[in-house]
Amino acid sequence: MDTRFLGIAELVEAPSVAVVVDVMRAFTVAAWAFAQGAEKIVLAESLDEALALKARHPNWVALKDGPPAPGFDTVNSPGLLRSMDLGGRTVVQKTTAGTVGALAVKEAPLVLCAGFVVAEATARLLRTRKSDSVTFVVTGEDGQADEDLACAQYIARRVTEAGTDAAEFLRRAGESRAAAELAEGVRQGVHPDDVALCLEVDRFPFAMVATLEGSLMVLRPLAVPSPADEDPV
Ligand SMILES: O=C(O)[C@H](CS(=O)(=O)O)OP(=O)(O)O
Ligand SMILES: [Mg+2]
Repeated sequence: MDTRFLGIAELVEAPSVAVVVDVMRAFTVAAWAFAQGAEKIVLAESLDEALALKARHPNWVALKDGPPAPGFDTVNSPGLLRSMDLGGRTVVQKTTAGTVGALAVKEAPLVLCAGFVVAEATARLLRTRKSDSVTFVVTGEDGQADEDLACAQYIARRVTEAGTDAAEFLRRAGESRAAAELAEGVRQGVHPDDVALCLEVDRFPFAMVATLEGSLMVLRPLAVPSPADEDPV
């Protein structure tokens, strides 16, 4: 498999397969939203679009990064989201890095959004699709965020080497600037468990696929059965 690791600004054309990585915290949050029952997540282009969607659909759950803000229901924190019942709800998410990265590759035929919590399911989906060429979008810090790069490299390795040890990749993510900022209270809208929740490998058994539905980019979970789950032939 031919792999490229690019920051958002380095994307010049739509890749055939894009894996958009935001460990801290957009796609850890997205995975928790699905675990809490959300049906789908609309990735908003801007705060104004998120608020307009919320105004049009008052039962949708609007979520942004940073501090709580008028019009939004919650913030971009897995620790806060895990106690919410999102059964059947649509979430609208707007963050600084993750949602921007996904929207930057919206023309790609296959867009997966990922963090450590869905690493194996994401790798398995890439394996199943026999993808020759995969572009990993490292969303944080102009492509330099080590938590995102480490996760992207881990998923890429795991596509071909199922037994890859996560320890070194998790160490890098745990020592990243984002982890420090979350732990030190530099970032806002944070729960004390956020960093630990972002570093849980394979917490969830689904991958997350983003597709254009009309004018909106919509993220949905996709169960990816492991070979052990499949019926013997
Ligand atoms: O919520 C986050 O952790 C970040 C916000 S920022 O980078 O600290 O401004 O957003 P994300 O898009 O999830 O990286
Ligand atoms: Mg991030």
